[in-house]
Amino acid sequence: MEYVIEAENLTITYNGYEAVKDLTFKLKKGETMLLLGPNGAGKTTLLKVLAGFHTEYRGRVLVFGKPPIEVKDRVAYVPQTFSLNTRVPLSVLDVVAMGALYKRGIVHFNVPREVIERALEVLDFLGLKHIAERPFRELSGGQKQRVLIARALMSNPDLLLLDEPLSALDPKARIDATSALSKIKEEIGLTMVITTHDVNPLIEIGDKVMLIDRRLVAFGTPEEVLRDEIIGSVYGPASRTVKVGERLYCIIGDVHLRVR
Ligand SMILES: Nc1ncnc2c1ncn2[C@@H]1O[C@H](COP(=O)(O)OP(=O)(O)OP(=O)(O)O)[C@@H](O)[C@H]1O
Repeated sequence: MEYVIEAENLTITYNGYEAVKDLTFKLKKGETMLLLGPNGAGKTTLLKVLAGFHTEYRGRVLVFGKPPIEVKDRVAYVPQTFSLNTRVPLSVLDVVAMGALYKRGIVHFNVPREVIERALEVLDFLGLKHIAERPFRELSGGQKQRVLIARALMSNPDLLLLDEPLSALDPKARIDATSALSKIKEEIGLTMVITTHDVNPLIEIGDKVMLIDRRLVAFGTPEEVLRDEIIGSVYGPASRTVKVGERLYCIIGDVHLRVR
């Protein structure tokens, strides 16, 4: 069995402070894991370890059979917030092309032709080619998010990590972002870990759900994890899961407010 991620009793610390404890899980090639948990649960912290950015941990974590820091080139990370110097009017194409250049450690504006061609190909794949020349800063939040996903694909990653890709998006933009992720799953077969406060829009692409709250609460298929008693143990007794036809919905009384 080919596992992309194997974690065993993984405890992640910041200067000795245990941010999240005792995570044990495995993710197979091509699977999508939805990483769910309240504010401060440790979701971003786990993504940073998987991306090879944060190395202060105990226990075992392997990505493609190696410590994450050794396979950074095979992993792409879409952070929760992305800031651009807004005085520089970068086009969508520039932003996507930069995804490849940063990976190579080059930061300049003489973008090689093959990089431009690849960027156009990736934009086309996600249905964004028509906005290639538009200034990135003028896009809607939903368009920006899809452009950042396109940017992450530039390096042809084998593992894609996304930190709350749907937060701050309106329902229509959420559908567009989810469709983009679904296309990546179906057509590229990329393994993905996606953090979210709201599992509902993503549930159809989630092969596995992991619920954490500074420790592992549950890991398994959506049906195994999204149960009243499990959800209720973290989000309180008002939380529920309901099935409408074949589709599972998770009603969580947790209102996620973020001040950016
Ligand atoms: N750089 C850091 N130094 C020290 N502690 C940190 C650092 N980053 C995060 N933490 C702590 O680690 C814990 C987990 O934080 P993390 O950001 O991973 O949670 P999260 O589940 O992503 O939360 P949110 O949903 O609010 O984004 C929190 O207690 C947080 O204060």
